[in-house]
Amino acid sequence: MSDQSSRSDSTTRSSKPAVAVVDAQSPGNVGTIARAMKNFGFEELLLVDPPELDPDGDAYGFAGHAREDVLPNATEVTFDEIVENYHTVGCTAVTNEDDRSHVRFPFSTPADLSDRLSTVDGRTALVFGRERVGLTNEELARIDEICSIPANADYPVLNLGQAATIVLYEIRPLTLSDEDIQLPDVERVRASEPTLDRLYGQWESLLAEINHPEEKREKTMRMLRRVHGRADLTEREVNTLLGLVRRATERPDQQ
Ligand SMILES: C[S@@+](CC[C@H](N)C(=O)[O-])C[C@H]1O[C@@H](n2cnc3c(N)ncnc32)[C@H](O)[C@@H]1O
Repeated sequence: MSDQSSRSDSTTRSSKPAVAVVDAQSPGNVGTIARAMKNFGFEELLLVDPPELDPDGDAYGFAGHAREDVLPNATEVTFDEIVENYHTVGCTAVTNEDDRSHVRFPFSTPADLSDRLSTVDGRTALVFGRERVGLTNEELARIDEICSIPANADYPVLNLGQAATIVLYEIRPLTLSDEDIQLPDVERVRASEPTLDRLYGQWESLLAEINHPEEKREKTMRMLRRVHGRADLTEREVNTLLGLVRRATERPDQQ
């Protein structure tokens, strides 16, 4: 781990938001956050008063592949350096007891953050607090904006590592493109209309074959279309259903 003053030019680092963790007590939480950062494309980890990060301990144990880069490249900084050098987003639970003039107001949800942060000029840091007491009111008062994960009002306080994972997941559009994520293109495998029409035709044949009452057929067909429409079936699924309905339509002596 390096300290910020030893970096020759910290301003040339990635424009992706940095993640700052203030005075974490549990090395495992630091490792969990490093891992989530790698999962969602974040690189710059800033640690204020970090715990001992033993290469054989929980931080590296929990970090997964982030043990190769995010965690060893983490920078030790002071809280002052963060507020001086970054647009800061303080992540904190908001409780019913906080009145609206409290330092936790106004706040945005992680889902709202990514659009707005994309327009911020300069570097941004998401700031997470201590396991036991979070960020102090004095620290929150020095932070530019607040982000809170909506959760059960009876118990809105998440574990530090889990809170960071949720925030980073929600704002991943800032760090990952669709190409980076590389999920299969769902559009391409969705069943085509002609295939679905063949299935509907086969359902009509089955209704006739089982002598489903004429006056009910139109309504039954509409219901089947709705069910299939909501199911968002793939080409392969429709073809399998088509085969089954066709077999059911054929009389035993034709099979
Ligand atoms: C275990 S919590 C701290 C609990 C502390 N009693 C408090 O109320 O802040 C550790 C850190 O996780 C993050 N966190 C926990 N719940 C959160 C929530 N609902 N929204 C945003 N961040 C949260 C905050 O950064 C918090 O400082």
